[in-house]
Amino acid sequence: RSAGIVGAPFSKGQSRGGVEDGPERIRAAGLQRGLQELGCAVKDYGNLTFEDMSRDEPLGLLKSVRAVGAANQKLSQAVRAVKEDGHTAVVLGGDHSLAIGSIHGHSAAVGELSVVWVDAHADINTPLTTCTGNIHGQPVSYLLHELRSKVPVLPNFSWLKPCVSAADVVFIGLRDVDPAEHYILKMLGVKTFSMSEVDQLGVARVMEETCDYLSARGKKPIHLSYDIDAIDPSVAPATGTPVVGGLTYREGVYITEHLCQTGLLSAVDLVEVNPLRGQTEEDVRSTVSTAIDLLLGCFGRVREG
Ligand SMILES: N[C@@]1(C(=O)O)CN(C[C@@H]2CCCCN2)C[C@@H]1CCC[B-](O)(O)O
Ligand SMILES: [Mn+2]
Ligand SMILES: [Mn+2]
Ligand SMILES: [Mn+2]
Repeated sequence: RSAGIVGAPFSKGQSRGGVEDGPERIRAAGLQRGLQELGCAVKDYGNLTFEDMSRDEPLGLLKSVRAVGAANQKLSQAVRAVKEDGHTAVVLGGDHSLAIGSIHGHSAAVGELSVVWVDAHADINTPLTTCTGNIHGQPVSYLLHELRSKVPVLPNFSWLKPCVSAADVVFIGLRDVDPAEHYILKMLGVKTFSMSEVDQLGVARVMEETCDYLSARGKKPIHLSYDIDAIDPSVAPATGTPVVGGLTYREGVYITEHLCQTGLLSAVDLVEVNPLRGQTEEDVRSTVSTAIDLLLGCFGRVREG
């Protein structure tokens, strides 16, 4: 295996400062060494730089549209290059709006792909259903063919074309879904495993059903988009929108171990680590350490040694 790391120190998809420090904190805690100890080759492409937008007035409710569009265009090109260099892409966030560019660039390189979205939230609001205007709550709607008519062309987004089919997406960890998002998920028949199903089925069965569901549609490369807020705040508190009742550390790692074993994992985002949202240094350490262990699980680390 080989990993191509891209840092996306981006925060304009939401309104809390600090998430732009995620990439550096994850690197500083030893991601590269951890991957190398697994026998994984690692190329670190560094952090993308995102220029400040002077005028980026809200568009209706939508905040920082131009900044989010420009950043994701850059990220798309970067992820495409990492894939064309033959690596499994590792995108370090930054807020979850960066999944727009990450998945778009991944698809530009590999064509059709499937998406496993691990998150407390569905992030599938459209520009018209969002209640907050934060684009980190909307990335999935920008990527789905079926929602093309619901996403207007926005400034700095003319480069973006939908590239994912709703039937190729699986959500795991949902526990804070807006009414409009719930409607969209039902209308499109998207496969979801909320925390209720995680409790009901257990994580092993959730992963079995996830992989059966995805492989029934052909063995497409898998894009894992992992929002650290999927993990319970008792374990990963340093994040922008924590929600109680999340995945245990063990469940979170099991998900990545299982996806690694498919051999189809082609890109992973690890987003929403926000050091400023920890109340203590231990809060930050625990959150960052969990993020690293999730990523190591993607590259073959198994707890049996
Ligand atoms: N759906 C949301 C949106 O802003 O659109 C609203 N929600 C916060 C809201 C607080 C009050 C109770 C209902 N939830 C956050 C979510 C986005 C999370 C983005 B992610 O990347 O962290 O997943
Ligand atoms: Mn998210
Ligand atoms: Mn979330
Ligand atoms: Mn968040």
